[in-house]
Amino acid sequence: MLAQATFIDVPGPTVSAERRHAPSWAEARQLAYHCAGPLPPLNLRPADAIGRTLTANITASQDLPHYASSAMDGWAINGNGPWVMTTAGLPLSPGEASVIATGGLIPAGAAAVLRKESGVVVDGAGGARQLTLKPDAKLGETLPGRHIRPAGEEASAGEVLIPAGTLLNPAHIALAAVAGSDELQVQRKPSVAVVLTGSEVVTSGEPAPGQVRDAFGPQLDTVISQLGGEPRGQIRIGDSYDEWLAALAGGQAGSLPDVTITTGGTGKSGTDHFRDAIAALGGRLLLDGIAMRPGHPAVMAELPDGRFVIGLPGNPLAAMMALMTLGEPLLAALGNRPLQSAILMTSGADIDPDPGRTRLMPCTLVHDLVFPASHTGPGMMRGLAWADGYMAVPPAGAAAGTPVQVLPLPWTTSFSSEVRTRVPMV
Ligand SMILES: Nc1nc2c(c(=O)[nH]1)N[C@H]1C(S)=C(S)[C@@H](COP(=O)(O)OP(=O)(O)OC[C@H]3O[C@@H](n4cnc5c(N)ncnc54)[C@H](O)[C@@H]3O)O[C@H]1N2
Ligand code: MOO
Repeated sequence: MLAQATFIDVPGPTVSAERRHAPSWAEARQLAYHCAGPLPPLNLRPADAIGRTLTANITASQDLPHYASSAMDGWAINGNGPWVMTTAGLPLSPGEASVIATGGLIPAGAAAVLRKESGVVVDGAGGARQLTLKPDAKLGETLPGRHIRPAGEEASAGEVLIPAGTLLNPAHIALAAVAGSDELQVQRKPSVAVVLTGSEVVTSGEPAPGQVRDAFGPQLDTVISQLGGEPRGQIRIGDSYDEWLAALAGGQAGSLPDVTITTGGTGKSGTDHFRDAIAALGGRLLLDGIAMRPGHPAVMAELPDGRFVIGLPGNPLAAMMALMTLGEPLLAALGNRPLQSAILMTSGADIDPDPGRTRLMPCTLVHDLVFPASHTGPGMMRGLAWADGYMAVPPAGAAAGTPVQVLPLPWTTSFSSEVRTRVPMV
């Protein structure tokens, strides 16, 4: 038997301390977002920082490039020629030239670089070798600055190359490396461990009556990554209180995760131990139930050391909708990202009222209309598997042709970007 949904007071901008009923879906999202702040940044080697958000500006510590160099293979020259060839790299006096390769340091005194195809070296008087301009050389080949890449051409020392807040792509990383960065300060991603509960859950083969194949283990690490977390491993436990207590205490190998997600056991039967284990560990429930369907038994708690625990109901679709409602905002807050906005779209179907609760319905997009998907019972995955997003239908329902809030799924970002270009966000 499940607990009646209750609300446990948490400081937050949108939730009244007087409220005692289950928070609405919108309040639960706000609460999950505002109960946590950004994790501190960390320093990473450039290659490891791709896909992270930069938290400190990268500035050019010196001019970029930091020395004038040749843009061509040929000769560094001083004057209009002919030139007496001298040793490469040494300062050039008027009338002198020396061999230089592309990227080579322009020697002092050199005013230009003559391309290899524009000159010819011949033996001159007294054994000296002499460089002369070919008759077919292009005009202006010896003008000052020709084929020289000046220092500071790309950036001046002190210039901001990549501002804090940038989501780093591979080219940003190359730019940072070229500018001499050995470490980049980036936003830390929340680490997320998963505790899969239920002695009836099996992980391979066809389940016997009374058993269920695990719907969470195969997908959760990927979804956690898509939500901006770092998967920290999964453990499986049965239905005993001691197993729950040990799992939430975090006695497993490695450092403790920022967030633990449990599956199943949110009810109040003899095998549902979420609340008792949290209490035994000195934690507090931040939220106990949400006025939504499916997923209403979802629970969220904070342990004394600051770790968060999200309890997802065992029914697979209910769990995923609860993960979107609580996990997405919490991981966004810890990762210093904005809360995902819902999009207003036009409902293609009449959806009945369901007083007192928001319905989260996997939906499909047909032209500019959204329709509830089929096969979306709380225990089903079939509807979600083909959905473009999910609708948050208010308790009053939605008539066909009227606006309804829609959110993308973590794996349907193309849906969200396509839609965002066409309709206003709320
Ligand atoms: N008397 C009441 N019973 C129930 C209520 C209620 O209000 N009163 N609510 C129902 C709803 S809604 C949900 S959701 C579930 C929540 O139950 P739990 O979170 O305690 O989850 P379990 O009882 O452990 O499991 C429920 C269901 O999910 C299956 N399950 C569990 N883990 C997995 C997994 N890894 N992969 C696939 N399926 C899984 C489990 O076998 C059960 O069938 O409570 C209802 N009952
Ligand atoms: O809401 Mo349960 O969470 O419907 O399956």
